[in-house]
Amino acid sequence: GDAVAAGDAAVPGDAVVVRSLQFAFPFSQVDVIQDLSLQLPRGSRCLLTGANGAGKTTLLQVLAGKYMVGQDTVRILGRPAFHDISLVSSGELSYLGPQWRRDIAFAGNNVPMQGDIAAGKMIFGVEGVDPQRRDRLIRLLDIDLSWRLNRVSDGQRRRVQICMGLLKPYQVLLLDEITVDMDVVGRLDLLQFFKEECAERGATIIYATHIFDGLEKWPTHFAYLDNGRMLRGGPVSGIPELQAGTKLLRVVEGWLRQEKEQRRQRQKEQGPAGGAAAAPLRSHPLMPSKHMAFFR
Ligand SMILES: Nc1ncnc2c1ncn2[C@@H]1O[C@H](COP(=O)(O)OP(=O)(O)OP(=O)(O)O)[C@@H](O)[C@H]1O
Repeated sequence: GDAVAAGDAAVPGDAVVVRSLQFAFPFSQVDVIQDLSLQLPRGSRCLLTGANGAGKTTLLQVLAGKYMVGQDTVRILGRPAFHDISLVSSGELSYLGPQWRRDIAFAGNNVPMQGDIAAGKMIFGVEGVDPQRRDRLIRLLDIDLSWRLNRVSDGQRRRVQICMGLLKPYQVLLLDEITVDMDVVGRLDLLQFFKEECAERGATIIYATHIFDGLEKWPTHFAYLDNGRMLRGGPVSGIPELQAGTKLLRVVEGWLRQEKEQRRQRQKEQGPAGGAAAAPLRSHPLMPSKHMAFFR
């Protein structure tokens, strides 16, 4: 199906289905994600945006199965993200972000990522990889196999990390702003590669970013978060501002400014303490909640 809406319209073959997700960090009373639903068919590319602190990283980590949520709340490839450990261990579900190192270890690669190790030794140390895919990634990311990870630039180290993370042909890929320290050509080539992965293999990608350069025609879907809620989401074709040919950056800037202004208004109405009270508290703060999270 190509609809995105929520819950009940979910098609069994959808790659990502989130039904009314409510999420608080363990031992916290504040819901960081509120009543969030999302549905992505296979082959879609979803751009995840929103202000700092809106909940993008949290959402990606929940989707990556790092926190326990209800079995039916978050489904990846039809399976519960937290409970089905094989999603990650098989490489079908892959998360690349600031804490990628631990995740690569999870995927069974078991190769240290720091220190005086040649890039080639690390990349070729991953078993069960299609040599053609590996060569393609090394070329795409312009990696010199003799690089020593403790003696390269941030962007070069990042490229090796991304290569490691993409070696196995994932079905669902969660990207948490991984292109910040890449140069323009490297970033655009990588985005194009992701597009091909979706078109050729039916892979599904969610990409959280604040950088909209070169993303104009990239997303098929959109998820815009504000304060833990998805204010705008769905197929790009259903978002009028994006159809009018306006630059992506301008569209998102408009949304962000609008939300910022509304937040300011709310705070003015609620007085000086309003900011702290603005986030909804649980009704029974001392009782274990059905949303109580456990984490990996
Ligand atoms: N480990 C944690 N424990 C408690 N609260 C947290 C934790 N991590 C993040 N938060 C809170 O959750 C909210 C969402 O944070 P998150 O990192 O998901 O936002 P984001 O949209 O990714 O922001 P950014 O654009 O800055 O990366 C924030 O209010 C943040 O303070």
